[in-house]
Amino acid sequence: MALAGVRVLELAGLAPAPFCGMILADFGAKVIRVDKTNTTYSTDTMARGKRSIALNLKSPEGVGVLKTLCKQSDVLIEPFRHGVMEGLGLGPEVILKENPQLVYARLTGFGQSGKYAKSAGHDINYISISGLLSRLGKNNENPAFPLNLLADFAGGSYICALGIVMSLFERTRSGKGQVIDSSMVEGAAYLGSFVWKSQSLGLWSRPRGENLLDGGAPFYTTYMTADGKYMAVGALEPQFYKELLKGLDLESSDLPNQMSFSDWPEMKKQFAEKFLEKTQEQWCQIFDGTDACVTPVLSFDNVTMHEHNRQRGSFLWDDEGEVSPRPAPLLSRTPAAPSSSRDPFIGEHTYEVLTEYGFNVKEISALQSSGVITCNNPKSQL
Ligand SMILES: CCCCCCCCCCCC[C@H](C)C(=O)SCCNC(=O)CCNC(=O)[C@H](O)C(C)(C)COP(=O)(O)OP(=O)(O)OC[C@H]1O[C@@H](n2cnc3c(N)ncnc32)[C@H](O)[C@@H]1OP(=O)(O)O
Repeated sequence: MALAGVRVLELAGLAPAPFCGMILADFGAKVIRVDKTNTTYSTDTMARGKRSIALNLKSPEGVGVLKTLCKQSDVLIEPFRHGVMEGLGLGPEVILKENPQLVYARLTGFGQSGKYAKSAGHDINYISISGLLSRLGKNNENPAFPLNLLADFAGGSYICALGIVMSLFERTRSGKGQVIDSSMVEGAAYLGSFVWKSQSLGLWSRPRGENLLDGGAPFYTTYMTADGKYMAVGALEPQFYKELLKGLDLESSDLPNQMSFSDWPEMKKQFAEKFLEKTQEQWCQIFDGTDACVTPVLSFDNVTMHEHNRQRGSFLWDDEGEVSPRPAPLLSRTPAAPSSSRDPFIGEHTYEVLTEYGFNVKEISALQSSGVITCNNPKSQL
């Protein structure tokens, strides 16, 4: 796998850092999640392929253990607000002095500086500060947010993973690690570069929800079908729009010009009435195999059964029967090979990992009896 041999320490956090760690693990990195000792239940639902050690970082010995692990690792991912790592004596100046080759990834909402650096927040706050939230949603309604996907995972996990991979690549030339200040506000804003840079084309000159790509256009939106399901329509280019009209059995001569903004609301009503005439399945029969850019809006219940997804094997099942998306992208020689085993229990691998990193039995039992680490026996949890 592409990241085979890369050793990653992921300090346990909420959603973004876990997904970042899971991406690295899916592509072959050895990821160790560092959990607190006083918790038994992990909220990390993206622990695929990771091992867990439970370590009390509030004790000097725990800090010492993490330093030892950092000395032998390639990447550290920390998900706390600015100042927490410094407070623990684990800031980048300290850690990189001991291992100058380490890639020290700081995955936060607001970044390491600025007015909000020490403030709590979540995805919705980060996309609001990025400006993106103001562009999402329907006209005359409050801004709508796409779950917690934009900042947490796209602008957070993915951008941070990219930073890590770029730093590892650069390290092959310089031999040096570096600090990654991965702010979800900036990650999300950066993802929005198209929106920023296409303003000159007039793509966003109308109020929210009235533009070409924000649900304003009748040929770039969703429609309900006769059976209460939905179709997604993305027929932007004139030749694809023509195919859409053909499938809907509408004549372009009976409709205003495709790009007549002022007529869009009326055209939408006409299209909506048409889509209500048939079921989702019937529309698929009409549009599949055409260039009309019309596809069914699939629910999680039927997405894995869709022919296209089945043909590509786009979803996978783990040993416990849980389904999830296959890691993307597909690499031709070194594709991801995600683990199909169950997620680790907190502290399940403490003993194994510490042994691997050079601690002897005596040292491990001393750490355990003083409460610096906990070693959980999985058998007792099954
Ligand atoms: C009913 C609700 C149930 C909830 C279940 C959860 C289910 C999952 C839901 C996922 C929702 C996802 C939502 C939408 C998101 O947007 S997640 C993104 C959140 N934001 C970030 O990750 C950005 C960076 N992080 C942060 O800003 C903050 O960590 C936070 C998210 C606001 C949380 O703040 P807070 O809990 O006060 O933590 P922090 O200030 O970061 O400090 C962490 C404290 O924990 C300590 N700690 C850490 N590891 C260890 C350890 N191994 N041993 C001992 N202590 C440990 C740190 O030392 C620090 O302690 P202290 O400085 O507070 O004393």
